[in-house]
Amino acid sequence: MLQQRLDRIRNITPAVLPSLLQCDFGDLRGELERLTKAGVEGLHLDVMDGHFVPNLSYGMPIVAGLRRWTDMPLDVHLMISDPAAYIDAFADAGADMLTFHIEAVENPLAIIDQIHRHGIVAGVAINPDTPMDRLDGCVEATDAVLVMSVKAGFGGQAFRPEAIERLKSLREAYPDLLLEVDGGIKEETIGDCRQAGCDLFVVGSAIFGQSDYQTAVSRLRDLL
Ligand SMILES: O=C(CO)[C@H](O)[C@H](O)COP(=O)(O)O
Repeated sequence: MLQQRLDRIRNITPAVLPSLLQCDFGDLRGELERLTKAGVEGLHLDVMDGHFVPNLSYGMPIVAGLRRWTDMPLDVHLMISDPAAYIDAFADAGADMLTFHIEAVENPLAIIDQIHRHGIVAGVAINPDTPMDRLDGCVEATDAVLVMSVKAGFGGQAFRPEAIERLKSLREAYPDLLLEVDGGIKEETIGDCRQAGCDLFVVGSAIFGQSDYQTAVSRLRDLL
């Protein structure tokens, strides 16, 4: 199952993943239909607990609800203080990829193992101010690294250009690692991230701030 999910995600790369943080939660089905029509091939779901980050978003019921209406890969970004306590529940809800923050855990290898036991793709996220050596010893065990190009917590922040060097150095050291970037990704920044070797591009405002998702998504994809 893990290999199938990993292959499926690899097969859609390079991919624009809309971040469901700034969407219309009063019309989630409509948003899903509009994104599907726009040619989106995967969704990024931002889970925030009001503790690891000073913002609250949503949890398992939204993941499970989306799972009922789409078979697109669901990439769940856990911006929460205690990922180990919720991984089993997000697996049951239908996540295909579960990404936790390196800053939130003491034993990343145990969390990666917990995710893999569910046959789910594992990702490790790192905030811009966290030294890269915090990832030492776990990159070999994980399937993906999510390089945050803003401090996790809110949409609509400015892209932090140091993310480019982080992507490049990870790509050079780990040619097969899935690389994802999140924060401030738009027409002006997506091309540089692709050139740095990134595979998955999380996009909030540059899709949900636009009236026509199809045009927004295809302009971003043209730059990949
Ligand atoms: O994880 C996130 C914030 O923590 C969001 O995915 C991200 O900020 C996307 O929004 P935008 O593209 O507007 O920056």
